[in-house]
Amino acid sequence: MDFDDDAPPDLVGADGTPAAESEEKPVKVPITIVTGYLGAGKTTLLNYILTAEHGKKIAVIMNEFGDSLDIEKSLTVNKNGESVEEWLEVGNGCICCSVKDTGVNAIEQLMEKKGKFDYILLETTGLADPGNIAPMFWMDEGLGSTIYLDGIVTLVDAKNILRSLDDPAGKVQQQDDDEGQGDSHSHSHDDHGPVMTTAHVQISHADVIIINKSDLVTEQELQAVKARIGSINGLARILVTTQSAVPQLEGFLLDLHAYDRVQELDRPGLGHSHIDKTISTISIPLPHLSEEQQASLDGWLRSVLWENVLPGHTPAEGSPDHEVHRLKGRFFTKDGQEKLIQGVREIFDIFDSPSQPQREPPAAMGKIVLIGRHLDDKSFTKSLGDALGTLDGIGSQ
Ligand SMILES: Nc1nc2c(ncn2[C@@H]2O[C@H](COP(=O)(O)OP(=O)(O)OP(=O)(O)O)[C@@H](O)[C@H]2O)c(=O)[nH]1
Repeated sequence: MDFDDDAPPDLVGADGTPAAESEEKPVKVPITIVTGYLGAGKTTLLNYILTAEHGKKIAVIMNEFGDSLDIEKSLTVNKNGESVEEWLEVGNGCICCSVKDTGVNAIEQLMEKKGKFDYILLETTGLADPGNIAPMFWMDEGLGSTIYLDGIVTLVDAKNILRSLDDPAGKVQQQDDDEGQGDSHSHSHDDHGPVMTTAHVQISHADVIIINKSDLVTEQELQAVKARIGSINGLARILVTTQSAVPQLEGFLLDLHAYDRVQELDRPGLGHSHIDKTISTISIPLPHLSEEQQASLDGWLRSVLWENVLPGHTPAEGSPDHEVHRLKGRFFTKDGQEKLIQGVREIFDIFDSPSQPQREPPAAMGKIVLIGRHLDDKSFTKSLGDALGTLDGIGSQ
């Protein structure tokens, strides 16, 4: 079976040129990054999707051939339970580590040849840091990509995750400063404080966390796993499974809209748990903002994310830099418009919410939530309050 016949008219023009060059604007294809420690159940999950009857044309890119130096990547397209293997030319390196354009281009070229997919699932290796991969798919409208990042799903093994989080052997490798400079694809993790493992960064960047292998733990152990994960990442949706059997694909693997919606900000108690000593979630309330204050918020985020400087805060001698992995926010302007904030690592965007409020929203609904390392709620709240000139009106939530 080949999918050539399915090529939609909006992706390839009548003369064979890509739609970007023809008049019609192509519909963007969502990509979900599936990550998880070795043996957590990623292959089980992807095989489950490849054999399920869902009527969707889903491309699954698996990392079965190792980390790097693959010049082609296996991609299996499934439709109505029938699978076809394709090859992705990703140049000199794995799709996860290759330069930004290579991975995206390889997928786009395949879709030009084979027709558009409904969804793409990209499995990363067990040791991958999703924060290095997400920015290459979270692209500007202006760049004209036909793919958009729908979200990151992390699988954890209920039996072993607590051990993995505490295991110094799983520590994220620090990169040379020179290597990281000016390149959003790499990021240097500092070496201070409690160990930050690959399990931590896979959890901190996740939009959905699947706690798999629940058959291997007691209810009490499961609660301890949930509490620890929730303290690292207070925003992610948590799901418990055995054999990676998610109850439905939508909302758990597909149609996540993790980068264009922020409904999880309304979850009670967000950012209150600090069980994990390495990474935490903090929540800072935002009042209704004037134009000037919106510019100040933008400047504050640039300083915090780009320069690693918390404005107005003098760090104690020898104290480590903060590190933000993921952020989401929402605020209302003084004239009643709703704005959303999204960020991953040093990239962020402030944009109009697709759903505008009908009535004056309560000020308490405005907040910004950050997930990362060495984030101290009090100093962050004070710094932002100072930057916005609302110190009296901004308190810890
Ligand atoms: N007991 C139990 N075993 C499971 C469950 N889910 C998967 N397994 C088994 O765990 C093993 C690892 O599962 P995989 O799906 O290969 O895990 P993976 O994340 O792809 O692992 P890597 O390829 O090493 O990264 C396999 O033998 C699965 O059959 C589960 O819920 N319970």
